[in-house]
Amino acid sequence: MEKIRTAIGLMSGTSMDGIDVALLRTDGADMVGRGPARGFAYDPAFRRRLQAALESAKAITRRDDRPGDLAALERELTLRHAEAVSAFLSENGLAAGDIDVVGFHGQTVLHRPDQRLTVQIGDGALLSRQTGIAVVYDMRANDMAHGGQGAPLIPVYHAALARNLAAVCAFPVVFVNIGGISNLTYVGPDGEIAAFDSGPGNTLIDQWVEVQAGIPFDQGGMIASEGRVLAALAARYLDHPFFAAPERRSLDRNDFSPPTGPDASLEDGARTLAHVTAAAILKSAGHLPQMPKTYIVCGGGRLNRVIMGDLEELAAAQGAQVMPAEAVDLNGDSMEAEAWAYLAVRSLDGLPLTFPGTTGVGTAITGGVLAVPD
Ligand SMILES: Nc1ncnc2c1ncn2[C@@H]1O[C@H](COP(=O)(O)OP(=O)(O)OP(=O)(O)O)[C@@H](O)[C@H]1O
Ligand SMILES: CC(=O)N[C@H]1[C@@H]2OC[C@@H](O2)[C@@H](O)[C@@H]1O[C@H](C)C(=O)O
Repeated sequence: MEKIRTAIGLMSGTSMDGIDVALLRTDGADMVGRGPARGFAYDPAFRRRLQAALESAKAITRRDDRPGDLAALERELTLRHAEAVSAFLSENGLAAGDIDVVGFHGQTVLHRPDQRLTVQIGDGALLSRQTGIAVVYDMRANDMAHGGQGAPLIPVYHAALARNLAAVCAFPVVFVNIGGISNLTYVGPDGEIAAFDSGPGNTLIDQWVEVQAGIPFDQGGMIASEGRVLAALAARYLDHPFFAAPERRSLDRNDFSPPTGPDASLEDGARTLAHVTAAAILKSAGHLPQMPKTYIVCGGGRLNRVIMGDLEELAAAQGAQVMPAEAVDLNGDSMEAEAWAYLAVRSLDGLPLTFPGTTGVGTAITGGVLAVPD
């Protein structure tokens, strides 16, 4: 039996809206005890710096290049993560010595699987020094070095959660993460896993409402609920070769561009992009081994009622049910952070993080780099 550890996971996702922190007690295998979780939002100025960093990152040709502001930003991002850990520990009456390991995702600034290049800024050694806790970071690189897509990494955690769901939902089950980009993890009745990125999540909607109305996201889908789906605009996204390609590939935030002003009114644009998010999930689900019976939705997109309404309607047409993670007693906001805690524990034990069915890597493989405090 593997050792049970207490781990903290830290996720700064492609939406660049903040740091999710979650505590987990786990053996990195079947035992998963979920603890407290919390999000620490970035202020608008820091979010803008992260957005700008995606432009500077386009000049990266080697993983350790840090053009422009990127080196300074990496340091600041890391220090913000250290502050989040410190606040999280004190809010929960914990000390650094209570935590065995931190799983640190960092911030993806460039992801080009076709060029075998994936860059997450985040200094694991600095985070370990600042927190006084061992840190496992850079968990995507080894997968990509061995021929994988470098993403998604969350499926092994979804599979562990699914082992407790047999009594409460019909299999095959699919976990849908609607973050900046969306991704799916299929768990078959026999435990088989298949996973891949499924299309744009909230990024296009966020970019659209930011440019058109100066707001960071469409809360609850309120703007979208006032609009109508523009079929030609939706088709422009849903006819993208990504959906029909025989091979699944992981996505960069910039793989899909938002519409421009003349394409739609604020409301119709938001409505159409919400539909695109839902329809992309169903389209990509067509590449799964079997059509799912249950979709469990996590990530910020589950809070957009228009995305959820379209998803429910499209899934119902195929005999499947859609439910937010909370309906099965999971936490849709902290699941990725929990996964990074779980992955860190697996990394310490040399267990695989990725599999041929999740990232397309040739053989199940571990990953991550360990930094220990001085
Ligand atoms: N109340 C809400 N109503 C509608 N949308 C919301 C709400 N709260 C969050 N979101 C959307 O969810 C996004 C954040 O989702 P999440 O934190 O799951 O993404 P992420 O982890 O950054 O991305 P990824 O999973 O791609 O790495 C926000 O940018 C916003 O678009
Ligand atoms: C390169 C990168 O950061 N990819 C993210 C992104 O956000 C969602 C989707 O695209 C997924 O592939 C991945 O994150 C999740 C958490 C993962 O690796 O499982």
